[in-house]
Amino acid sequence: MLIVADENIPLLDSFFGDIGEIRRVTGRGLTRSEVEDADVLLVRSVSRVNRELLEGTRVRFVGTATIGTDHVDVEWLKAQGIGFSAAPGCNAGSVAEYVLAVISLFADQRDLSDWSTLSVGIVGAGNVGSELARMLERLDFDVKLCDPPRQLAEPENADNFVDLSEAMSCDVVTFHTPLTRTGEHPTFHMVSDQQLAGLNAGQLLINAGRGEVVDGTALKRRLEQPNAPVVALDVWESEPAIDPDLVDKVWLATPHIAGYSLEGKMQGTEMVYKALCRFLGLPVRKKAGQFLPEPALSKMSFTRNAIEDEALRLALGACYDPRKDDLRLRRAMKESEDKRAEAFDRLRRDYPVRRECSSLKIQLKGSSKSLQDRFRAMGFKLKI
Ligand SMILES: NC(=O)C1=CN([C@@H]2O[C@H](COP(=O)(O)OP(=O)(O)OC[C@H]3O[C@@H](n4cnc5c(N)ncnc54)[C@H](O)[C@@H]3O)[C@@H](O)[C@H]2O)C=CC1
Ligand SMILES: O=C(O)C(=O)[C@H](O)COP(=O)(O)O
Repeated sequence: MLIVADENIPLLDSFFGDIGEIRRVTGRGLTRSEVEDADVLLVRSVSRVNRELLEGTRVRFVGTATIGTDHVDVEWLKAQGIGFSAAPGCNAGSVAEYVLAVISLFADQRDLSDWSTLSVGIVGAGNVGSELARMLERLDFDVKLCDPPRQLAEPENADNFVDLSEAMSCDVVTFHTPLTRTGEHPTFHMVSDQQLAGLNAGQLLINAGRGEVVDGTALKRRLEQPNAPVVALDVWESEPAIDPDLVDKVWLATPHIAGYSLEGKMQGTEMVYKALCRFLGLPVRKKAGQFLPEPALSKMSFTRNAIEDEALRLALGACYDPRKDDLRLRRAMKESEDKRAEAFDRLRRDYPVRRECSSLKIQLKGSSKSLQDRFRAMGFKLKI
């Protein structure tokens, strides 16, 4: 069996080595000739998987080691009887930690000693949005959820949701929707001139869903006007050829890596491996956990003199500091125009190992129950 796989999927040999022969390919710009003789195709978000790529090939199963599926023509695969699986929720924890880290930096910028005084509107309350809401609520933030499809599907919970304008009136509004262009609630350019006009300089706008959810041209216009919001973008229109002027104008610019914790990426591979085993009728013998290496930083210790909010945010910052990714992207944007897209992809391909809060053991001496709960809410392991 031939498995054609994106070289950026971690642990290909460990998970798939005994299922078939693996041929590694560059995901971006994947061609028909590269997949023609494959039985299984494993991709990430940068490969367009559709009729043009697969018609007439041997491919019987497609797996994407990502949450998003907008790069795959799922309906066409279904109509052809080709098996398909994504990795729903695989890196939800990673994206939630990215958002927390961005909020923490925003609180620093505002000189807020208590970050939980910020209200947070979450647009898209699926795996990522719900995970983020769970963390924020346990950290005592006031959270508002906007998710019209869920609101309609769950009338019994309708009161738990707000509309887009209410979510966008929060101190922080963060987007976690899929990219959709049709249906009742399309997300393509759902943030455009009108929504941006309502934001002010005291607010933070985050997009960690898909770039096209925010109209980049409208955002650039808004950022040139007075009283503009603070903006953190992880995702961009037209990746990898993103707009360097927009990078220049936003506060935090990262190269679509919110979901790039090692845990998140490995879980993505594991989920696709399990789906392939089910498809082929093979037993599932491997788990991501067995391949997770020891983290570089394994312990942090706080004494009874630690200031609670500072301790939490210090530990979070030790696991992930988005400013490093921001710096790398800004440097990449300085390359000549014909090299920028390549540089964007290089940052993603060569992304340094980033571990989630769950990899860090926190020792707390003489701490309050509420501090312990808040560390746990962020996924840290505690030693008391
Ligand atoms: N920046 C990054 O590295 C990553 C980005 N993503 C993106 O985040 C998206 C969300 O991920 P999950 O939460 O796991 O997906 P999910 O499918 O579990 O949840 C998406 C939610 O968005 C809601 N939604 C759809 N249209 C909406 C609209 N017009 N307004 C408000 N809500 C709407 C859906 O009802 C659903 O509850 C993915 O589709 C992917 O595009 C995912 C992982 C990493
Ligand atoms: O899971 C998703 O959806 C994502 O956005 C991924 O984190 C994107 O990673 P790549 O597939 O582009 O490596």
